[in-house]
Amino acid sequence: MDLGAVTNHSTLHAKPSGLVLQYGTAGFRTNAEHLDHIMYRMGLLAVLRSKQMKATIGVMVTASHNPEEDNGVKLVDPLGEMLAPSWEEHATRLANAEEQDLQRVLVDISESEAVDLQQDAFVVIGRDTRPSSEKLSHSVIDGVTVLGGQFHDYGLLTTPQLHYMVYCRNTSGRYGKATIEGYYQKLSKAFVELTKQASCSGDEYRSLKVDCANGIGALKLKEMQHYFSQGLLVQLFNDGTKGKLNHLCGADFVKSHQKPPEGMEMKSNERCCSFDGDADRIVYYYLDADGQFHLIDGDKIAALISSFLKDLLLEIGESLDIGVVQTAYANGSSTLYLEEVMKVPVYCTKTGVKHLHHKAQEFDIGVYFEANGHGTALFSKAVEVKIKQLAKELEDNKGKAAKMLENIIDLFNQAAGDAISDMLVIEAILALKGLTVQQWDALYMDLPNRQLKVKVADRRVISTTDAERQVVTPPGLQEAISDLVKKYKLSRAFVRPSGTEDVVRVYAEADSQENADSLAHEVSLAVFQLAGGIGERPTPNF
Ligand SMILES: CC(=O)N[C@H]1[C@@H](OP(=O)(O)O)O[C@H](CO)[C@@H](O)[C@@H]1O
Ligand SMILES: [Mg+2]
Repeated sequence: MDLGAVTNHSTLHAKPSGLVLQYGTAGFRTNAEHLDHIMYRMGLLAVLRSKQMKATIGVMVTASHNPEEDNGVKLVDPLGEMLAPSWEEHATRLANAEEQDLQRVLVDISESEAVDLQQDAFVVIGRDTRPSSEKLSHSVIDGVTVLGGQFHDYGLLTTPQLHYMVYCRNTSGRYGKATIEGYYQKLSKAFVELTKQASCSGDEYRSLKVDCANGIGALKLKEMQHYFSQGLLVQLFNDGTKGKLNHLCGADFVKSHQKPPEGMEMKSNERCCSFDGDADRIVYYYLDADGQFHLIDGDKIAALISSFLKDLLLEIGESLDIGVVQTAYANGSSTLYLEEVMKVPVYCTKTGVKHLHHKAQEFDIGVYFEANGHGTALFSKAVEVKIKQLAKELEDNKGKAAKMLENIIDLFNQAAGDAISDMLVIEAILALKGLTVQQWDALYMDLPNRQLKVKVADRRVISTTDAERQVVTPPGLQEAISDLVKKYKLSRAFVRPSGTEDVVRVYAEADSQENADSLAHEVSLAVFQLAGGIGERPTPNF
């Protein structure tokens, strides 16, 4: 490995002076103009990680739901999961090293992680549709090749497709073929099999409107739709031909503004959904007969999926251990419904899919979703083998249920939350159960809630515990929040520093929208006063 070349080459990818970035909840993210050196360095780091793990590592160039001018990068570990936390620290250190220190930092990382430098390295790269992504992905490739790593550039991919490719490559193709056709075929085959079993295949279940956030999801759905068109017709909006990425559309916009995206023609009671900019999140919604908007978020998706899986297991006669994993942002009604009505255990982790994914791996079947629509279901290897066996052995209704489960397992992306895969799972379940979007929505009523952001001088002054539901520092803030919460009914509130934006996030829910709004505003003021707010004091106008 020629470390000298690293420094010579790094001058081509100069670090802007004074810029300090951190590997956050979803890698590095900032304005695309400041990211060239980060991409190069993440190429270098991916090679070290690949050598250490003796496996293929993924690098995805995307900034998901951020504005089009931003970009970002994250590394994908061998089984398609997010990068291990100790390597996130290496990533931050490498990203912020001065050019003359790069070699030393690389040597330090290699030594502390016992990286065998003689080992081969292989890195796969994917990128979203941002104008800056292509050039930035070439900088990643520069980093990979300067350390002698081999690579495959998949070009345009959704984030979960890159996770899938990494997983396939590191499981010798047992999970699926590591090609875009392999992905389309695996998912579509499972979906078409499932929908064939649906007795109600009326038109209502066959068509869906999809807002693609003007992002990569549109390209990939266009390529894929003929593979599954037997079971579902999709009508694409915000497909990137006119609008700007994530601008007034996409899953993040719909979830946070609780209103329909621009550019979508909605008729009452039609099922619609939105992807985010890199197609790893999905939310559903519809307009009722009075034209009122109803959002069906990640929590209700988790409820639909876990109730379907539970029913199938009951039919097959297998008692497997199902767990649902949420974050503090999960609506209180969803947690109550899952625990009290469905009788499934619910666990809360810190924000960020790596935490949810990790927890979900503890169960035979782990369903995890963030309220914003990022999630999937994980099945243990033993369960997968058992269900395949039962699908062959069992007959009649039990056999049918086992085959459904076998196909559902294939339909879920086991590496990461995936808008396309989740969309097909949801569509299959609705068709199989004969549920309309309104019936699905009626599983439970969301508690009114409000999310706000507060700007502070240094958001790191806020530290939390209990899966981010309680503040530890600064002193007095938790007491203030607890006192405010007591003023309202069915209320809950918490604050945490964001891992992707320079803000403190505030969440509140209560018995009415007015009360949720007031509580969120009062908590924002407490944060502003006790955690060093900057700029204007929060106002109650949202
Ligand atoms: C409240 C919220 O939606 N937070 C999002 C957001 O994280 P923050 O750490 O809250 O900025 O971006 C993450 C990455 O996309 C996503 O996993 C998470 O759910
Ligand atoms: Mg995303």
